[in-house]
Amino acid sequence: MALAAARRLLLHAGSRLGRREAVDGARRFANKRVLVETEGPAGVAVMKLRNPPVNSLSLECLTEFTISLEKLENDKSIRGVILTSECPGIFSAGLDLLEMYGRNPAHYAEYWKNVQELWLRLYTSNMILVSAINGASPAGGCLLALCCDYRVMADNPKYTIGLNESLLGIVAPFWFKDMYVNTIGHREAERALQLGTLFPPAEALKVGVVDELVPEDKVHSKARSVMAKWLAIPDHSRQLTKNMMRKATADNLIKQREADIQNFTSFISKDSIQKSLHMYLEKLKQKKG
Ligand SMILES: CC/C=C\CC/C=C/CC(=O)SCCNC(=O)CCNC(=O)[C@H](O)C(C)(C)COP(=O)(O)OP(=O)(O)OC[C@H]1O[C@@H](n2cnc3c(N)ncnc32)[C@H](O)[C@@H]1OP(=O)(O)O
Repeated sequence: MALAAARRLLLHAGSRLGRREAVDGARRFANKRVLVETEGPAGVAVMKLRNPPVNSLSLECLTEFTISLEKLENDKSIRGVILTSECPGIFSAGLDLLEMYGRNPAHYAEYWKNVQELWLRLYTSNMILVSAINGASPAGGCLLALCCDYRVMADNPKYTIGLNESLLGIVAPFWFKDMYVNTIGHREAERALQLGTLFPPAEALKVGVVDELVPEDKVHSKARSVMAKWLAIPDHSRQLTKNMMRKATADNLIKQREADIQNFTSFISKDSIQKSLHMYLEKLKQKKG
């Protein structure tokens, strides 16, 4: 209930801000954790995640992200979105572990519903989505990138990308897996999911997790030039083609959303899984020394 009210407020506040800043030509609207800048005639918006320190996808962040996408989707002048991060060195650390640890089943269910919602909206978007991956991108961070039509990644060996859930003692849900298989093929996905592989850029390119590597300072300009190429295709044929390619994967979740929420809730509530998450969080803390 509280979240629905927050959502209404955000939509309203966002549209007021959007109107005010349209006076300058380039429009922008911002929530606390997501900044969206649209740049006039080209019909392209740049969406920046800014949930420091690591752009973890907290419930608030997911909600703001979903609302921002919804607004762009409803703005017929926007044809493409570049998804990137404002946090230095991090694209997104994925789902917020603190939303999945030490909470109650109702919270897990609410959180997962919102994860599903963002995924469905991103994966089935009619807009052209290009990710400018300017930092580490584990698990849910990789998921965001995989939803895009094209992935440009900074060629910095410190950054890795992949679905590493098994390293946390958890299991990637079937729809994460489906999208991985669609992107890199069954054999590679099978191996990478079991090992929880986080690919450095060169390997990510080789296996097909990303489409292109560029020097870090060129990620944004490359994403723009990729976008220009995709914008040259008529929307209706591109959209129908995208829908044809993605519908079965999206429908697979749509038809069992409630069961997937229940499955997540009971899995994540298990003592053994909570213990694994606790150990992983401790490991993250200790890393700092
Ligand atoms: C049936 C289905 C069941 C379950 C499916 C559930 C699916 C889950 C998918 C996910 O997305 S799970 C999340 C997976 N994410 C990760 O494994 C990433 C973990 N983080 C890192 O590896 C690193 O933090 C980083 C490479 C992203 C960044 O490294 P660095 O710049 O060195 O920062 P720190 O490690 O010092 O982290 C700063 C701060 O942030 C906290 N943090 C990091 N990641 C998360 C996260 N995903 N959620 C919440 N918080 C996170 C970290 O603990 C530090 O907190 P402090 O309080 O110690 O400052």
